[in-house]
Amino acid sequence: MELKLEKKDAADWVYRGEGAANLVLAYSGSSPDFAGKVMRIQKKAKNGSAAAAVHNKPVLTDQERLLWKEAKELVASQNKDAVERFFAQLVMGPLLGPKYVDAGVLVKVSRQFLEGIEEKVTGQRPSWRVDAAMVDVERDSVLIMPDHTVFPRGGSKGGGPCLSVEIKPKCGFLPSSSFIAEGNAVKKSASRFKMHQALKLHNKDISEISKYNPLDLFSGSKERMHKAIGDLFSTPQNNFRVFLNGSLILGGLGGGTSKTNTVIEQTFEDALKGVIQATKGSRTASFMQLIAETVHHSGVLDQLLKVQKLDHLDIEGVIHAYYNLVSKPCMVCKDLNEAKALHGCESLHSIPMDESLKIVKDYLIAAIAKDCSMMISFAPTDDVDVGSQYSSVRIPSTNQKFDYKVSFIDLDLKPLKKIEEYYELDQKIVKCYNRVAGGDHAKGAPASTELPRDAN
Ligand SMILES: O=P(O)(O)O[C@@H]1[C@@H](OP(=O)(O)O)[C@H](OP(=O)(O)O)[C@H](O)[C@H](OP(=O)(O)O)[C@H]1OP(=O)(O)O
Ligand SMILES: Nc1ncnc2c1ncn2[C@@H]1O[C@H](COP(=O)(O)OP(=O)(O)OP(=O)(O)O)[C@@H](O)[C@H]1O
Ligand SMILES: [Zn+2]
Repeated sequence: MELKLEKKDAADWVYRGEGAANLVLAYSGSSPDFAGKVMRIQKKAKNGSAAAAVHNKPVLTDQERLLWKEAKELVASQNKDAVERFFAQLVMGPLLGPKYVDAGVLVKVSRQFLEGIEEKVTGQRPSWRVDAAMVDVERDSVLIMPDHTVFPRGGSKGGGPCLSVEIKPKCGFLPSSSFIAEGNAVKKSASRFKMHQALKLHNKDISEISKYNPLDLFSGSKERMHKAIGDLFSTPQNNFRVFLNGSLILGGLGGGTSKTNTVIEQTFEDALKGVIQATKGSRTASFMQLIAETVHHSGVLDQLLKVQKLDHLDIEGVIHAYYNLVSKPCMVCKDLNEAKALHGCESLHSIPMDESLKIVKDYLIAAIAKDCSMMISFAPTDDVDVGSQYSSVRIPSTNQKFDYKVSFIDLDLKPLKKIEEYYELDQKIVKCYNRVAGGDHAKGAPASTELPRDAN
């Protein structure tokens, strides 16, 4: 008989976190079917068509069917959860490396189960997430996937501690497309993350600028990676979380968080007792070495960067191919003056449809690679343990050895219609950065008086 979760089963699932689009719960019951698994439930926006347009997952449009036609099971799927699952498995898995992607399985649920979950978790969710969206109780299935805060040990090693980090690295390169307008040239020298921070601060979405620089993390240099980990630790926002045996020990559950103060630092240091040996009295220092060493050793970010770089033309080029694809007049060229037209953008309107399709498809894949997260789970191990199926690293200063496993999460398909929003957000980010960081701010004007507060 097909498994279906009912109202009573909601008691076995505990809130683990959420993003803009999904709620994630960990299993706490005793069924072997779900041990070591999490459940990912799609949310629906509470109000306003704008939020719904952004966050509700797509029922594929005709153009989206064309874009993803090679993934046959994906375009044949009627249900959003199945679309997401096939997309992660068939499109993103081969690009990022199948061993890093587990798309999960679909399990049927009753409406009463979803209502039970909604009721149970509301009090634990960040209030701004509660205001924005709720469990979509209309769905009839959810995704069950491995819990990456649990190390998938077998045999005698079961039961030991599992340390796990989650990193949302964001975009790791500077664009160089010739379609970037002269007035936006700053994009070629300042990272998107840094510029977006200025807009987020201006809009009061964050309370301070992150120290983190994605270009350090993706640099391939161990020193710069180490610096990036230290900066993520100081200002985690929604880019860094640490779990010990499934419990959050650093970062914000369900969203971002403000900077790490000395109390948090001490609590974190204490939590690492019994898991990680200290370097000159500091377990946190050993921890940072461990993460930098592992990210470097795995090479996984090199692969992620390649996928991010499928965005060859930048949104300023892609937007024209998008209008070709949806057969609408180009809203950008409409506003271009002669100087900008000479820039070559209009040439993009005479390319064959196949080329427009490829440009847009690659851009959407890159957008997912710029927004996904990476989870690394660690289990302390020793030299006696030979022939492990997992890779291992040593902390340079203590020589302590850990098995590790890397996984990507949040590889959801981005809706085609989001391309117009990407263009608008890009313009907003550059405008804000040019004014606040480069212009008026440098001359001493208050940063917050120039731009109206806006959604990011
Ligand atoms: O546009 P960005 O770079 O701000 O990314 C959005 C993320 O914001 P961030 O800046 O990482 O805090 C945003 O994350 P938060 O909600 O801020 O945690 C989402 O990941 C959003 O994706 P989607 O709408 O759920 O498909 C992300 O939207 P996409 O642009 O990736 O579609
Ligand atoms: N397989 C997993 N194992 C452990 N924790 C997970 C797993 N998948 C998700 N999580 C936790 O749940 C949180 C939300 O998941 P996810 O990023 O998939 O949500 P989302 O709504 O799709 O995000 P976004 O805002 O980027 O669209 C993650 O930040 C992570 O902490
Ligand atoms: Zn155009």
